[in-house]
Amino acid sequence: MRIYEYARQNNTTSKEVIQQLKNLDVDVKNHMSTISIDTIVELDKKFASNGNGTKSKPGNNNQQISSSNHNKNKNESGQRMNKQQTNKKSNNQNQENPNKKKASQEQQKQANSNANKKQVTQGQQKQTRPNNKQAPQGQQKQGGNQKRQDQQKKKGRQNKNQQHKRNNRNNNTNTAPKPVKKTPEKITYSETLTVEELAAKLNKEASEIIKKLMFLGVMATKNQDLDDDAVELICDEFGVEVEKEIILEDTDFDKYRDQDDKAELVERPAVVTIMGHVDHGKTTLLDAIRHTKVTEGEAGGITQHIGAYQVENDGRKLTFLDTPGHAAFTSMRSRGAQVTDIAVLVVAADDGVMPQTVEAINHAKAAEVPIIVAVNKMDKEGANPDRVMQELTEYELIPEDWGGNTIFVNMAAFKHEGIDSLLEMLQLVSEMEELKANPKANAFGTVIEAELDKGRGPVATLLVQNGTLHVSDSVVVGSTFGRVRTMVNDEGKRVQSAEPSTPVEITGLNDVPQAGDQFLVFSDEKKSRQVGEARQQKHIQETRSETTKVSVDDLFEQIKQGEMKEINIVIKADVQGSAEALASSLEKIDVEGVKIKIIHTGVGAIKESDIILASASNAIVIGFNVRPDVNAKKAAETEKVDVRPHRIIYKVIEEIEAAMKGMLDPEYEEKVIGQAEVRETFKVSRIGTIAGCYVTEGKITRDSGVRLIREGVVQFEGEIDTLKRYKDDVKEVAQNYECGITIKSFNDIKEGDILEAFVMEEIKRT
Ligand SMILES: Nc1nc2c(ncn2[C@@H]2O[C@H](COP(=O)(O)OP(=O)(O)OP(=O)(O)O)[C@@H](O)[C@H]2O)c(=O)[nH]1
Repeated sequence: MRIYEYARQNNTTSKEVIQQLKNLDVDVKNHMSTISIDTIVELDKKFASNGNGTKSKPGNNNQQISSSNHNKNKNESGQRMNKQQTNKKSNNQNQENPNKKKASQEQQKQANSNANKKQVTQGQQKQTRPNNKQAPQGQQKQGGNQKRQDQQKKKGRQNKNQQHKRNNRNNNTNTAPKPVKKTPEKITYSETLTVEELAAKLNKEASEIIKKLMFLGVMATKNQDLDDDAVELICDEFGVEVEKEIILEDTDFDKYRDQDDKAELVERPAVVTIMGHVDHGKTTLLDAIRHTKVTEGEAGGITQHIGAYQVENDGRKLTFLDTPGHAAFTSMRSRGAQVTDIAVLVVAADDGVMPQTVEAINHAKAAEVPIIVAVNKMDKEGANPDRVMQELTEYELIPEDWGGNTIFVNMAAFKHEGIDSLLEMLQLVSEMEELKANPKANAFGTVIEAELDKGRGPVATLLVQNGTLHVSDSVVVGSTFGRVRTMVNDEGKRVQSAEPSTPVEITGLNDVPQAGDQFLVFSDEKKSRQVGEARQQKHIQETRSETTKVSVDDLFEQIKQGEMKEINIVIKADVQGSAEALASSLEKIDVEGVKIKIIHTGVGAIKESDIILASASNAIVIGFNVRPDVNAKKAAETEKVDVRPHRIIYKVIEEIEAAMKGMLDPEYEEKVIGQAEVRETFKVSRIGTIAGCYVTEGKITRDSGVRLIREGVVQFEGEIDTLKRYKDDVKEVAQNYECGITIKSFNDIKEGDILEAFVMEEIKRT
């Protein structure tokens, strides 16, 4: 469980929880840090004994961590585990630091002290939350004799176990001997256990477990799932050691990441994000910082936009994410990636705190990332830095001069003034963060941005967060994978390796990953491919189950429910001209708030690939004078893609427009009832062309409509004139029978043509 979740459930603030954790000597980084069940039990006690107004809400801790949370937890754990080992700080260090900014350092350090410690183990990531609140309370009743350390727990349990065995023996001497099943010394389980399952594992009756639970204040039935705490408590009661097996999925990076050896950790540059209100000068500042490097760096250092860049200040590096604004920052965080170490909040001195300034503050605070305020546009008339400071006090950003601990730097990014001070301050905060990584590990990090380049294929900017990335490394990136083919740094130079906090642009992936995706290098190429393919498969399944397919019939419903703002359409037509005409007409359809997006147009029969494309992008397929081939038909059925065959442009427009407006006439629907293959043709002067056919599918009826299809393209649509078996007129001819067909006013029938019979059928709507 994460700290903020605990805080929310207990009606308190993350800060308060972090404080309590501090008192408990549990080191955590921030509100996103996960805490173990044991810690939660301790916290519950703390809050209960404090009686400080925070109410533990019984039953509120019920929920088990959702799977998406799991993923997030897991995603973050990698980064956090590094910190776990590295970020223990020595308080003395600050005093020893002769830096002139000592005071500010101390303040900043204090402010961020929570942000540098961490205790997370892989195991804890998968732990479930207590199903009830009583269990921890019950544990309190036991006298709080449970120590945090597993070792001790184990010992305690073993003692109890022995005691329990002794009791058993004593009992046995006093009463008639009964066959008693032996209580195991240890049980293991993975997901959850019901009362009955636990009883079976313990060789007990379910009623015995229920009784124990009652003593602990929990009413349970035998089919009820027990949470980890309850399982632990019950086992403890019986003196049985219990172990929960953590099953990491094969697709989890955590499964393949080694713990870093402390001795191998070295300092790494801080990763900085620039945030602030629109037009306050984020881009100008980023340019100005980059420019510092170009002018001071070696010749030819022309920076190239790869989504992030590094500058060197006093021989030390800083990494800047080159996407100003908090949108990128938040979208990455929402994907579980925390790449930013320090946030620079740009506030224009003449404009002051604006809505996006506040948003940016909130985002940085939520991520517990230290903030440095850059008061920009100081050259402007009307610049009023005091006002900015004043306004920011409302958001707990209080300058050092006023007794706070926030660093403010006045600047004019436009004139490159104040850049050095800002870099110096960033360096200072970075030092205090004691950011470390292990350059010897297999590289791990996050995708900053990615795109499909026409010439080079998928191109991704990766920020290495741990380890060193090398050319030709086998890497899994999000749900894509490959081998690093080329690697280019922020100066556009080819490099062979990239150390922690370095952004590099790589090629060689099999697909385009998403910004915020994490990557991991594998020493074993085979394993890399295996994990990559598994993740790709998982991703496909996840997106499939997430998206409901669009069909023309329920278009209006989906639009109404606000599910669709864009309708994706794939057009296949007999000729390019019709495809284009149809596309442009469809794009002109104007229904409030909803747009048509043609994602693909093509000429020829509807192929399986068209269906797959439509399925992947949740699109409708319109076949204009063309039909789906056999594979496409099958695919459309399995993928549940709506394929709409049409012959007249305005009808298509009408149908889609009507569907969009919810006016789709649902009364009749065309239904193809059968298909016949033309095997021979006979020209009879009085009658015209008779097609000697073989019914390959369904049936052909005398009164059905007929379509002549040649190589997947509809050549003609009309009515059947005569339908004969030998010399007799018949009403219908079934599959696998031969027949003779003539079409009303149409004679251009050739061997190999397909005749498709259809009827208009009333459809029942629900
Ligand atoms: N006078 C003055 N103008 C500045 C300064 N910094 C930026 N500007 C101007 O302010 C305007 C906005 O700057 P940007 O850097 O584009 O601001 P931004 O925050 O990146 O804006 P968005 O990208 O739209 O969010 C531009 O016209 C800059 O030239 C400065 O220090 N002094």
